[in-house]
Amino acid sequence: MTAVLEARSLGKKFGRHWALRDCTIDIPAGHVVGLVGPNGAGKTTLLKLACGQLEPTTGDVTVLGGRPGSTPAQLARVGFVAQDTPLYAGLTVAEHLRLGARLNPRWDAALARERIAQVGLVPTQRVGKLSGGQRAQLALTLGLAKRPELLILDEPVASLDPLARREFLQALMEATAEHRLSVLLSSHLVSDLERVCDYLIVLVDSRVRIAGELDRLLASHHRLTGPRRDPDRLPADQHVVSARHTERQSTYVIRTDAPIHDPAWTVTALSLEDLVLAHMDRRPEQPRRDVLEVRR
Ligand SMILES: Nc1ncnc2c1ncn2[C@@H]1O[C@H](COP(=O)(O)OP(=O)(O)OP(=O)(O)O)[C@@H](O)[C@H]1O
Repeated sequence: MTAVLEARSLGKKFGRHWALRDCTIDIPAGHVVGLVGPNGAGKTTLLKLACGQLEPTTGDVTVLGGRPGSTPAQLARVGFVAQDTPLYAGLTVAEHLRLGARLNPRWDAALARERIAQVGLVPTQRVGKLSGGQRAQLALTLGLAKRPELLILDEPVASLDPLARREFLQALMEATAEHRLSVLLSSHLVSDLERVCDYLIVLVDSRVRIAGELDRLLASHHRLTGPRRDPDRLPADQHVVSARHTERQSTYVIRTDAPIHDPAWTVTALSLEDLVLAHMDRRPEQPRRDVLEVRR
């Protein structure tokens, strides 16, 4: 399957500060990709590089086989809903839909109309008078009705109420199944991501910490709990993601593809939230391997 996004040593510097660095990823088509990480980790920067709103400082990025934003055809294939949902305050909801129809060759007018009615937006209402959540709903409708091959969403559901969030995520999943849409979305709401994502990218301190199919990542991460043990005494193929010790007990989150035979450990599976939090822990690395230690 072709990649929707390929980044090679991609980096972006603002002044002297790297917002994103050494980012090398291949995202296969047909996935709903969750992009997570702490505030300021570089998520928006990566999304803006992917849709051509920013130029890389280093490396390159290819989206659907082309340079982001390079041609009208390329622009038509990628939808982007920015975090601040930029819309025209003086235009009505209906005028936004007409604009969408004029600007987008693959525009799905029926989908746009139906969705507007479904989320309770009034076509004659001026956008400047909508609530933050209603504006987000309109922006998301414009993104879906464009019928892109890749839809990039920067924190799309943050301002939606819980029911609207669930409804939107459901619509996203249906669109991916029916229209071969790929989705790349950033969110801090890990429980929402758990519902829709099948591919995960964790960014920490401007770098990709992990990226891959969610099932595989969950299958290769484990929590080990048992008598206190230093990381030096773990097998070399168990990569420590995070560690927590009390006087008598150690709890590790490790990544390994090998079976864990040591009877001293109680081994448990991780939820998506556990996995994300273990990788987001930014405490200084320990000398041996990739240890992030939390002492109590
Ligand atoms: N236009 C800009 N000029 C200068 N610095 C910027 C600019 N845009 C982003 N940055 C910096 O780059 C870093 C990454 O920002 P980015 O917006 O990509 O983070 P993020 O992961 O999306 O954060 P959040 O979760 O808070 O939205 C931050 O330190 C930010 O201050």
